[in-house]
Amino acid sequence: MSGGSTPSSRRNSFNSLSRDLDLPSEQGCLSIVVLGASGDLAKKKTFPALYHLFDQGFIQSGEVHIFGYARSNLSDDGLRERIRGYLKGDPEDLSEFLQLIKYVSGSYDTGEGFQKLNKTISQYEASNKSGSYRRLFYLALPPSVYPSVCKMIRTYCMNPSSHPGWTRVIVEKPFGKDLDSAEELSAQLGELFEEHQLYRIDHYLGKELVQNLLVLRFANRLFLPLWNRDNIDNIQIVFREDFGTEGRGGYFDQYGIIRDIIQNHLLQVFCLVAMEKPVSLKPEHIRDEKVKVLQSVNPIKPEEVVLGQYDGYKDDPTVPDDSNTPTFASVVLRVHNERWEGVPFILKAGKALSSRKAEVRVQFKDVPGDIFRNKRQGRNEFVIRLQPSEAMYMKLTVKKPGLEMATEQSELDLSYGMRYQNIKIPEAYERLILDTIRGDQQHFVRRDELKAAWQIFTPLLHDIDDGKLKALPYEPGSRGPKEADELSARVGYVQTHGYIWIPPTLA
Ligand SMILES: NC(=O)C1=CN([C@@H]2O[C@H](COP(=O)(O)OP(=O)(O)OC[C@H]3O[C@@H](n4cnc5c(N)ncnc54)[C@H](OP(=O)(O)O)[C@@H]3O)[C@@H](O)[C@H]2O)C=CC1
Ligand SMILES: O=C1O[C@H](COP(=O)(O)O)[C@@H](O)[C@H](O)[C@H]1O
Repeated sequence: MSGGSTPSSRRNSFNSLSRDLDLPSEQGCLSIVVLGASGDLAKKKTFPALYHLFDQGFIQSGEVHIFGYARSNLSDDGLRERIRGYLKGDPEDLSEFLQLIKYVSGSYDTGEGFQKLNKTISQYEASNKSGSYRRLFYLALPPSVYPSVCKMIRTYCMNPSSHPGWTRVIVEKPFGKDLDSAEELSAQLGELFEEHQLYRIDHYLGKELVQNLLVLRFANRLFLPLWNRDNIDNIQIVFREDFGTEGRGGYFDQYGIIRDIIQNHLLQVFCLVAMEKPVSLKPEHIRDEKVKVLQSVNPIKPEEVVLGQYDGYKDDPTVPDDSNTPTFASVVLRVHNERWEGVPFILKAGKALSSRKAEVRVQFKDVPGDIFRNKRQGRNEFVIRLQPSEAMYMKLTVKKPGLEMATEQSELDLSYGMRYQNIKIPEAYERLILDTIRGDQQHFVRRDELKAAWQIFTPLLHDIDDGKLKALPYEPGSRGPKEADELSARVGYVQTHGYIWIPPTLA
C-alpha cells in the first residue's frame, strides 16, 4: 500500500472527520455500481479514483464490491483488462482491486438488465451479514439517459427498506442546457430520489486549492478585513486549455465553453470566493451561502461579454459549418451586495489557447497617497493557482535589495511542490467519491444552487444560440480574442508589465 499511513489509520482520520460533521461512522457492505463502465470517463477517472481509495485503505476487500454496468457484451475479465492500463500501482494491489470488480451487461431503459444487476448485488450482500447495506450508483453516462436509468435504479435496485443502509446516486454534468431543461431534469430526478440521495458532481469542487478557498478566507485574520469592495479592485477566475476540442467537437458544439466550463466549474469557484461566511461547515450551511451569492448576481450585460471561436474548430466533420459555438468566453459578473458592489468578477475560459492553467487572481486597488510611485511596479495581487503546479502567491512591492532606495515587485510564494514535497495531492474524483460514501454533500451542487446558476447564464446562452451575439475568430495557440484583454482593462484590471519569475517548481 502507498501513501505513508496504514489503511486503519486512514480509516480513523476518516471517521474523526465524520464525527465533526455529525456523519455516522458506518460499516458493512458497500456496493459501488459504475453505470457506463465501458466508457471514457469510467476508465479514465472513475475506476482510477476507486483504485486510489482502495490503495489507501478507504475502501477495503471484504467490505466493498464494485459492479460495472453497460450495454457492451463484456466478461468480468474483459472489463478488468479495459481498465488495467489506466491504473498505476503495485501489481499485487492492482490484482486484488481488479478481483473486486464484476461486470453486468444490460440496456439503460429496460428492466431486465437492472433486475440482473440487483440480483448480483443482493447475492454479494447476502454473503456479508454484518452492518448496513450501502449502494452507491455512479452515472458515468450521457445525461440523456439519466431519467430512464434513475427510474430503473428506483424500481429495481434500491437497498431494500428492511435493511439498514442507504442508496446514493452520483450524477455528472451537464445538468441540462438552460434553466428550463435543468429544471425539468431536476424534477424528473426529484420524483425518484430525495435531495440527500443525489450527488451532483462538479469535479472542480474536489480540487485541492478549490477546497482550500474556504479555509483561506475564513481561517485567516489577514484576509477578513481586506476581502471586499474597499480594497479589491477586480477578481479574475480563469481557465485556459492549450488543446482544442479534439474528437469531442460534436458533443462540444451543442454546449460551448460557457456550459462546459463557466456555468459550472468557474461559477463554483466564484461562489467560494464571493460568498459570506457560513454558519458552520455543515453542507447545508455552506450551500445556503452559495445560493445567496448566486442570487445576488446582476443580469449579465452583453457589452461585458467577449466570445471567441478558434480557427480550425469547424474543420471537425462533426461540427456544423455555420457553428457560432464559443470555444472562448470572457464574462463579467457583478454582485449586488454590500461586500462586492462595483467589483467586477471576470470569468474567462478558453480552449486551444497558448497555455494550460486555472487560477483565481485577486487584484487589489492602488495605494492611496502613494509616495513610492508604485503604479509603475504594479498592484498587489493574490493569485491562487488551481493547476498546474498548485500554488498561492501574493505579488508585493518591496525594496529592491541594494544600496539604492528603489522598489520592485516580488512575491510571497507558497508553491505546493516545494512546501509539501512528499505529499501526494489526491485527484478530485477520489475525494468526491469518498465524500459520497461518507454522506458529505458539502462539495456537491444542490438543486436550488443549480437553478440559480442557470438563471444567471440562460439569457446570455439563448442570445448566443439565437445568433444575437457572435463569436470572434482567434488563432489557436494565442491568448484568445484581443477584445477579451480590452474588456478586462475596461472594467479595471491593470496588467503588470515586466514581472516574470520562474520558481523552481515551474522551471
Ligand atoms: N509560485 C509560483 O508558481 C509563482 C509563479 N510566478 C510566475 O511569474 C510569472 C508572472 O506571474 P503573474 O504576473 O502572476 O502571471 P502572468 O504573467 O501569467 O499573468 C499576469 C496577468 O496578466 C494577464 N496577461 C498576460 N498577458 C496579457 C496580455 N497580453 N494582455 C492582457 N493581460 C495579460 C494574465 O491574464 P490571463 O490569465 O488571461 O493569462 C494575468 O491576469 C508567471 O510565469 C508566474 O507563473 C510568480 C510568482 C509565484
Ligand atoms: O469538465 C470539463 O473539464 C475538463 C477540464 O478539467 P481539468 O480538471 O483538466 O481542468 C475540460 O477539458 C472539459 O472540456 C470539460 O468538460
